[in-house]
Amino acid sequence: MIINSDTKIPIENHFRVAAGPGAGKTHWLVNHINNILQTSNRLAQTRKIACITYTNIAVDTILCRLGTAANQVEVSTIHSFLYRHIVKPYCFFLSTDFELNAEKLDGHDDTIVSYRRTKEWIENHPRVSELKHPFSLNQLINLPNNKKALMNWLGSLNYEFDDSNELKIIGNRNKAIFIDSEGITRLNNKCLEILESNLLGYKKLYWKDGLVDHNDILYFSYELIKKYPFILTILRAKFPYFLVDEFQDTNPIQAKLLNMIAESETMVGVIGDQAQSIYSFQGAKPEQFSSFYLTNLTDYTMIDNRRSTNQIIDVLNNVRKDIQQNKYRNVNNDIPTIIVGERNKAFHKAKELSKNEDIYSLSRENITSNAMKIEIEDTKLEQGLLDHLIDADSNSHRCKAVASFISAVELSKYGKYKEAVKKIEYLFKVKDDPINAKKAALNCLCFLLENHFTYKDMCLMEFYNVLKTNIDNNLAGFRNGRAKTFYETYTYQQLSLCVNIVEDTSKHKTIHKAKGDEFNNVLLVLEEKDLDFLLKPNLMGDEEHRVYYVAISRARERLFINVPTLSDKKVNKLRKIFKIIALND
Ligand SMILES: Nc1ncnc2c1ncn2[C@@H]1O[C@H](COP(=O)(O)OP(=O)(O)OP(=O)(O)O)[C@@H](O)[C@H]1O
Repeated sequence: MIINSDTKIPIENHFRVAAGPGAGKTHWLVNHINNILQTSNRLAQTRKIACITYTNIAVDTILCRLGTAANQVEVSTIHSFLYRHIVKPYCFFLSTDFELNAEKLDGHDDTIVSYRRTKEWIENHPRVSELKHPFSLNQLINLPNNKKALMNWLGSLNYEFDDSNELKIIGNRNKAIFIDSEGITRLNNKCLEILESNLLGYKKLYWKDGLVDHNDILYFSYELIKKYPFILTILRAKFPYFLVDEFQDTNPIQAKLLNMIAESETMVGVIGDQAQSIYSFQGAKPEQFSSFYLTNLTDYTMIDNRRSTNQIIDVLNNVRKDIQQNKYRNVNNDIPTIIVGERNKAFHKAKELSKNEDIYSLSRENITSNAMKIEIEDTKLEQGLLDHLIDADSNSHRCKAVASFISAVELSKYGKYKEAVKKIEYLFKVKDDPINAKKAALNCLCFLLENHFTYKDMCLMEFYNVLKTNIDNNLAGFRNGRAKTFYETYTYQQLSLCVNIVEDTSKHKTIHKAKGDEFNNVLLVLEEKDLDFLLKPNLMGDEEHRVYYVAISRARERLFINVPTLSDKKVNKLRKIFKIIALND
């Protein structure tokens, strides 16, 4: 059934709302929550609406739009929701089977791979004696390249359903690899097959210290509900309505949990757009949205685009074949423009063409969005330098400390103080005294920010000297060799550009961080080859095309795309719907 963003639908039915970008899905979701609040007789002080969305920024947007009505709604990301309502209250059930230390459990974090635990795991692996040359026990834990390939593989661990619907821990064998200038090291299948037989043992080494990552939260929630169905009963009693925005990026475990919740009492509603599925690296599959099934589920579709100008919607409709969006605003503005030339010049050109209004730049990679923030040129960019630092410096304490301090300084420059302190507090750990560690970390951060001018344009060795002289004189010194060369070759700034600014609210961000947002004027920064998403669009089959589609659909008034070069052949094809400006002309 076709609806628009003001349509009211029955609240006591499961539903799925599918719509393209700017259709008003989030707007409709807020209306639907208000509709439930006004008409439901199944809510009470302790019974709330659960509203799950993808990022903390999206949580804040919905809370803000709900205003005072937010009291009866629990708006949250899925991981925070499951942690609060399943894992934290019932984690003591996990201590026997999973050896989780419930007392030490304090939230969830990104996946970490610790060498100490990796070594302990392999040394005590039940099949350790089967590990043979070139990946024997000693070769695995002592040869630097093997060690790195192993840790890369362990960083890829995830949970997947097997054929009998049991969740299994799986590592991505393609990640069991380390590449440097001397060649490629790849762990062979025999070695991986042996190690894979006890991945649970590896995970337990973290859990016994209360260390849990985002994927573990989904896994624990599923296992707890399966083993203790009363948890589901309590969840349904607390949340008679369960709504999920951006469902196209949902992990399969989350979809399964929703299926279980929907079996009785709770009404489940999912909202999303298959063509905006851009998180396959976190386990999301675009077809999951259309194949999600619940008994008595009603399907709704929205076909308006309420965000963009007619000219931008023409471009969107040209890329997309399954939905042709209606031009709801019916506003004409500038024709979308491709600016050919250097990125920073393109930004200024876009600003000029937008009569000096704000321009939001969207980039595929972190490093490009960071470079846009300080208008630095491409020649100074080198991807992955923080990882290369770890590879080049065999003193693991020194390189980790330096990398953590760089991340902390950069995060605090963008107001992310909490995340910044988290990056470095481990360096100040005093036994069982987290408050003092935080205080010490904060003091250091203040010092580094105050003295930023002394090292920001210098080589990394200067930054190291600042740390050693003022913060940690136990940092090891250098002998001649690879590490010293690295610290003397690269600058602080080059490494700082590789820091991932979480939940970036600046005007220059990655496309993934702009998901769900909208801006009047957008400049999408691409390479020439990326224009295939306009020339030979394949939204359903190619995630990169979906990523760029998400990017261009963020624009309300003006859309600019920057590429460094553009062939005459492409110019001729793109001229039909774009204006093309070459900066060198
Ligand atoms: N009924 C409405 N009345 C007024 N404004 C609306 C209405 N519906 C949507 N809008 C506006 O249209 C724009 C797009 O809406 P919204 O962000 O909800 O779309 P969406 O479908 O969630 O987009 P996307 O999937 O691209 O993130 C927003 O500026 C929103 O405020």
